Amino acid sequence: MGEAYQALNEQTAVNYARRLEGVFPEEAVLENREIGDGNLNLVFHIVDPASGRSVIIKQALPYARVVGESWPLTLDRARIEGEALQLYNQWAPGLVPKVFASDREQALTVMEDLSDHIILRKGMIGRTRYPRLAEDMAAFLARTLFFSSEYALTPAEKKARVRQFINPEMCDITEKLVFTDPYYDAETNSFNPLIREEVESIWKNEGLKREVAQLKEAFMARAQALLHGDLHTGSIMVTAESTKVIDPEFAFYGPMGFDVGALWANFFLSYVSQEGHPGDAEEIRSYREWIRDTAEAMWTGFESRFRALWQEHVTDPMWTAPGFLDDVIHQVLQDAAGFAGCKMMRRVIGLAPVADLESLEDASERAKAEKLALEVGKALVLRRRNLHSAEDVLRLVCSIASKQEVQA
Ligand SMILES: Nc1ncnc2c1ncn2[C@@H]1O[C@H](COP(=O)(O)OP(=O)(O)O)[C@@H](O)[C@H]1O
Ligand SMILES: CSC[C@H]1O[C@H](OP(=O)(O)O)[C@H](O)[C@@H]1O
Repeated sequence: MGEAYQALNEQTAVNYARRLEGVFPEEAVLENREIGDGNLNLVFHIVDPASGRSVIIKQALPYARVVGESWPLTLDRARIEGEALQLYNQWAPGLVPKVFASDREQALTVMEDLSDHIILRKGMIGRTRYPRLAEDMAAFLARTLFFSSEYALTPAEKKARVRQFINPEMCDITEKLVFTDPYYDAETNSFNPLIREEVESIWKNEGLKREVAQLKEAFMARAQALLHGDLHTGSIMVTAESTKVIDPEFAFYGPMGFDVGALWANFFLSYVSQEGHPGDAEEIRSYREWIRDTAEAMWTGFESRFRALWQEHVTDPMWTAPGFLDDVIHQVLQDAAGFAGCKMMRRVIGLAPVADLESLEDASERAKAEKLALEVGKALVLRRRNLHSAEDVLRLVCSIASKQEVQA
């Protein structure tokens, strides 16, 4: 039995790191900084300047960091995150940090230090282009979604994985914050007062709520593949040559389109926020074009890889029925559009905003971008059944964004 759980501090995290086998030389003088900037956990960056070795220790707190002890939260999320990262290392090697150790009692994972990378959201706010991003995320999505699904596993293996990743408390957060609270006057909501009229019109939009209810049901009931579950641009670290997905503590079995949609939503939130950030018209136009191309290439790369994996690995004769793969891909696309819409609206209306919008200091500039995000989000949910390709999705997003600017 290990020791009873204790939240680490900068000193005890160093003591812990020192006990890790084969990581640091015995005589190392370790330096440590807590660098967590997410909503939930502690993240310690531990370095031995003499040898240049370093690790990250990520530890779950028994509550949500952003709210405090009044919001208790399962420590099991650290097990989920560690086990998901281990599987991702098999299915998508090179696209996630390596895991050096997991400690169930202490609810922590010791992993590869990616401090030479930057959080993608920050890079995109600074209008940096990442040439590998679309291809790497296409590969990550195709491989993790395919290899965790019914199409690659035996029925017994698949059911065992579903059981392994039962994650009710983290799913409950998403069910509330993404699919419920933004659609009524919930206490957790927090939005710019300048967009109250638009938010109230969403609360009254019964047609929209019916569609969101369908997406919520798909999220809760369709255990299709192991999802990352929170694949926003704050969960991806990048350099020009490398892409790494971090933070899969929301992992569970759900509909494939949810991960694709999460990524799209965060690309589109960056897209609608561009006008509010400094830069001339040409800079804004050309960065938007890069976002558009990346979002589209990410889908086309995902689809072609997924089809290739299918051709190579699918054995169940029913999955090979002509047209069935097309049906699967079509549903992932339309689900992804709908989930992207929900994820855009939640970041404007609900708890846990995104820096792309929050960093717009001028409240009226921010309101302009937020209104745009709501319009795009609504359209993606309401019109998703008319979308049959990534080109359709991007045409819809970009046409709403440019129409609104002409009106503004
Ligand atoms: N492997 C890593 N290497 C370097 N920095 C990391 C690593 N994992 C996390 N971080 C840093 O810690 C921050 C919070 O990590 P994250 O996993 O997103 O925590 P949370 O679950 O609380 O959102 C990230 O934004 C990033 O700056
Ligand atoms: C109180 S949890 C809110 C929000 O935070 C999570 O993001 P992250 O772990 O990257 O900080 C997730 O998106 C939750 O919905």
